Order: sequence, then C-alpha cells, then structure tokens
Amino acid sequence: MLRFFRRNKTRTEPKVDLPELAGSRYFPWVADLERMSFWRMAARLPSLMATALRWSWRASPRDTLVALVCNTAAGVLSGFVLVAITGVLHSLFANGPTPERIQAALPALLAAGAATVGRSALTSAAIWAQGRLSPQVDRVLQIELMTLVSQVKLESFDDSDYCDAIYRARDRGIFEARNMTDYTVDIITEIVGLVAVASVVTVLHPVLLPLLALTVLPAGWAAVRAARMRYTQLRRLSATNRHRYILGDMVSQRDAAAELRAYNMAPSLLAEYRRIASYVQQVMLAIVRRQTTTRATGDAVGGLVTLFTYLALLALLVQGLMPLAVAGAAYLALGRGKAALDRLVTAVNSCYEAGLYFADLLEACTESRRRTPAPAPNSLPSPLEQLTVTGVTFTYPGAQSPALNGVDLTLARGEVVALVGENGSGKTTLATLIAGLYTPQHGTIAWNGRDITTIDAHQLRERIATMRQDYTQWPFNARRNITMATDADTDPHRLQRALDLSGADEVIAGLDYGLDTLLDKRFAHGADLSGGQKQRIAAARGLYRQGDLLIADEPTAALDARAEKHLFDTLQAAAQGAAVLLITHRLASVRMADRIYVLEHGRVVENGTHDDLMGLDGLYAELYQLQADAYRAGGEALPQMSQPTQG
Ligand SMILES: Nc1ncnc2c1ncn2[C@@H]1O[C@H](COP(=O)(O)OP(=O)(O)OP(=O)(O)O)[C@@H](O)[C@H]1O
Repeated sequence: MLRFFRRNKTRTEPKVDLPELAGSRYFPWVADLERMSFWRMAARLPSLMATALRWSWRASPRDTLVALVCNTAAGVLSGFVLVAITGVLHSLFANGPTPERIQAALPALLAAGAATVGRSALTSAAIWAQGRLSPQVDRVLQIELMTLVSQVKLESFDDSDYCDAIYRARDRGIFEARNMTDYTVDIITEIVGLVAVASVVTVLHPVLLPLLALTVLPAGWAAVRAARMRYTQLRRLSATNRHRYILGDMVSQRDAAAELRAYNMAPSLLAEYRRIASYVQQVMLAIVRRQTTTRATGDAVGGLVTLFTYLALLALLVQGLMPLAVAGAAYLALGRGKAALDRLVTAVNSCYEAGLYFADLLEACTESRRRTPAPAPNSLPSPLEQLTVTGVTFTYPGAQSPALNGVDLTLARGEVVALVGENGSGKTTLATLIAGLYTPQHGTIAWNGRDITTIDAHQLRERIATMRQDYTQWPFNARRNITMATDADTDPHRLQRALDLSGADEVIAGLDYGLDTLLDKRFAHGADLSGGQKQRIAAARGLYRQGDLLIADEPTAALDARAEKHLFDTLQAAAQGAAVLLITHRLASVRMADRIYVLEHGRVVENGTHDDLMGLDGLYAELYQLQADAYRAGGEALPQMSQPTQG
C-alpha cells in the first residue's frame, strides 16, 4: 500500500492558469484516511451505522423494522436450509434400499424447500422495504439540512469553511446517507447469515470454520486494497475536480454566458478544461489497471486457498474422519459461507466509504446547529421611536481588520439619516447590522433602548424594510418578487401603492403576463429585466413591507435620472413616518437628510446636516465638491448623477 502512494506522488499534476480555484478543503478527511488501517476503519463503523439506523427509523419506523426483521429472518432461514440439506444428505447416504432412503430424506427435503421459499419471500419483503426507505431517508435529511442552514447566522456564509461543509453535505452527503442505510442493513444481514452458516459448519466439523475464514481472506484483502486505491485517487483528484466543475459552470451557466462570448474566453477555458479532463482520465485509467491487478491477484490466491480447502475436505473424507453426507453438506456450507463473507467485506468497505460522506453531512448539521442563534428570551419589538448604535465594532469571519470600528449613530421615527463614504468604508456592513442580520462583536444596537439581540429576530425583521444593494431576483412571479409572500397573503392595496411609488408599475405594464410573469429566463415563459427594472422591483419590495425602519442601500444605483428623482422625492413620504436609513453615493440626494454620517475605514469621521458638514470642509465637503464640479465642467452632467433636489 505504501509503495502505491509513493509511486503516485511522482505524477505531475497539470499546471493550471487559475490557481486561486484549485485549493480545496472539500475532502478534508482523505489524508486521515490514508493513514487509517482497515481495522480502525471497521471500528468506527458501528457508531456510523447506528446513526444511519436512527435516521432510517425517523424516516419510517415501519420500513426500517420490516427491512431489519425480514433480512435477519432470511439469514436465519439460510442456516436452516443448510441444516435441512445436511439431513437430506444423511438420509440419502445411509445404508438401505433406495426407495426407503428417499422416503426418509423427504421431510428434510420439504423443509429445505419450504425454508428456501420462505427465505425468498422474506428477502423480497426486505428489498421492498429498503427500496422504500431510500427516498424517505433522503427527504428527512434534505429537510433537516435545509432547515438548519436556513437558520444559521448570516455571517456563517462569509466563512468559507462553513460554505465548503454545506457543499460537501449537499453534494455527496445526502446521497451517501441513503446508501449508508442500505449498507447498514446489508452488513447486519450478512452477519446474521454468516453466524447461521458458521454454526452449521462448526457442528459439521470443527476444522471447517478456520478453513472457511481462510478462503475469504485473499479476496477480502484485495477488496480493501482496491477500495483504498479509489479513496487515494479521490484525494489526489479532489482539488482538480473542483477546478473542473467551476470551469464547467463558467462555460455552461447563463450568468457568465455573455461575458464568456464578449471576451472570447471560450477557447482558453476549454483548453484548460481539456487539460484537466485528460489528467483526470490518465489517473483514473491507472487506478483501474491497479485495481484490476489487485483483484485478479486476490481471486487467484483465493482460488488456490479454496482448492486447498476442498482438498482438506477430501482428505478428511478419505481418512474416514468425515462421513460422505457431512462432506457434501460441508461443501455446500463452505460455498455459501464464502459468498456471505465476500458480501460482508464488500458491504463493510462500501459502508465505510459512504460513512465518510455521511459523517460530512452529520458534521454540517452539527456545525449549523452551533451557528444558529438561541431564541431571544425577550419578546416583541415595540413600534420604533429611537434606534441607537453605540460603539459597534464588527469584523467579518477570517478578516484581518474590522469593517466597522466603534461606530455611534442615532435614528428616530420620521427621520431620514444618510450614510455616505467611499467604497469599502463600511456603509453596507453597518446597515446589515442595524437590520439585525449580523451581530456586532462589540457595542450594541438598541431598539427603543433595548438591545436588538434580546428581541425576537423574526418579529424584528417584520418591522424592518430593506432595499438591498445586492437584491435577489427570485425565480417567482413579479407579484411574489415584490410582496415576498404567497398570493393568499398579499394585500392588493399595499401592492398597488408600492408599485406606484417605486415606478415598478411601468415595469409590470411591459410584461407579457403582468404581475403573473415569472422573473426567471431559465424557465419557459420566464422574462428577463434590465438592471434598472430589476432595481425598481427591489424598491417596490422595500416599500411594500411598510416597516418602522426603511433601510435603502443604494436604491437608485441602476435607475435612470427621472426614476431616481422620483424615488428620492417619494422615499420619505413612501416610508409613511418610518425612520429611513439611506445609503447613497449621490450626494445631491442626501442634502435633505436630517443627519448625515460620513464613514471612512469603518469609523464615523463626520456627522451633521449637509450645511454642518459643508462648513467642516472635510471629507464630505470634498466628495460633494467633486460631484458638483463634474456637473459644472463644460455644463455636462456625469451620467450617474442627478441634479440636486434642493438648494
Ligand atoms: N462578506 C464579507 N466578508 C469579508 N469582508 C467583507 C465582506 N463584505 C464586505 N467586506 C469588507 O468590509 C469592508 C466594508 O464593506 P462594505 O460593503 O460595508 O462597504 P461599503 O461602504 O458599503 O462599500 P460600497 O460603497 O462599495 O458599497 C470592505 O473592506 C469590504 O472589503
């Protein structure tokens, strides 16, 4: 085995042009696996099998019970068949006239026949139950994982280790969990069958049991070795395969299709893909060759040992140490026992392999539970009067420096507060914290004086409307994209108002099926929208909610000048007395704000009204002046700026 690893280390992996995609933690256990002996592998199995059975039980107690009971009973009947056949042979090889011997053998023969029929019926019932279990286990696990993932803290998705864990769990974990149930039942079945055969064999002659074990050893060795070759190949190809999948997505998915063509990326990406695919093929073919050689060696040695076993049987017979009837039964029992042992070794191997991925899934579930915030003991939020941010510091997972550092801010009902600052200064991060989606490491965000971490998160979010910078266009119809609710829960008056105020009514008017139009081009009759049209839908979404607090993060970045002016003019009125937190780079549009906070490198460096800040002659005045100058220069407006609304 060691030689195998060493020899393969010399193979040179293809040089990739996108090294940033190559690093992978998708299969963190493979190095561990390399060091692990088969016996250690087998020792870990019982706990994994027990967990798999628990999930099966949760999915369907009845089918789990039927699968286990029928398989166990079928195994016991296998032993009974052997005993009955021994009886048949005894009667047939006894002294006396043939008709009498046949007559004496008949009851055992009938019993063997009945047991065989019973075993077939039980096996069919077990297969039926196992077949039914698969989709049920799949459903239960899918729902469990999705439920857990949907509840984790938002910052979990900024942690690449967690994202990898979820990918692994969804990619293979769920699939292999189904197999785990099958293999677990198989192992239990084979063990029961084997115990039955071993008991019969031991009763027939004590020497037969060690002989039986001996015949299966070479094939078992070959199966373990071949399986581990497969794991090693997986380890060596994991990063390469991930790279290949990402490239495959780039070439085949809609999002990248336009740029792929615009920049003539296809030839270089395909060349990269071809190179990786050839490398994968080369490794796979080498493994197949080695696996075949190993299995052939195991089979050849196994054949020789089997021959030796049968010769030993013959010797016992010739020397009169074993009667002919017993030798015949032993011959049958050894054949059955070897087949059962072979299947057991295969099942243990497969179960272990599936167990690795299954363990990934369990780990992802545990990690998700760990990342789920505990329910807030303290109750519902009262209508917002004052929101206070005090000394808030927040660092993204894995980041070296904080995105926000000791930020203070206040916002009262009916006020419009603006956050401005250069790219990366922390505006969106602050807005996300205020929305209760991230939790600060230091400092507090208080809703009417109460820390929002002590308020029921679901209820709090119902009171906050957001127009996000990176809004999602959901694969739903236009109506649901705005209301984020089912048709039954939609308030038509609120919807109409949101459409009018956001300018989304014009977008809907242009759609083939109006509000019923599916906003996803990947599906039949789906529609695609322009960037600005999508943003109008996102603005309507924020306005439909009618929260106590409206957070508008760059709500007009993609809007044309008229639509932008319309939205800014109506924002405060549209919010109907709610507090408005506005983030925008269009400084002309924040002049009307009650207070403006200027952020730089995660800190508030200035705050006050527009006039206060202009008087300070600091960062705000500089940024404002830059935009104003651009308007004045040659009398031409910058394409992304609207005219000041006041003053
Ligand atoms: N998910 C994330 N993980 C790690 N760092 C992040 C993440 N999102 C933002 N950052 C970093 O946090 C800092 C603040 O980002 P933020 O998006 O809050 O800035 P912003 O002021 O909204 O910028 P912009 O004007 O470009 O929208 C930046 O340095 C950014 O690179």
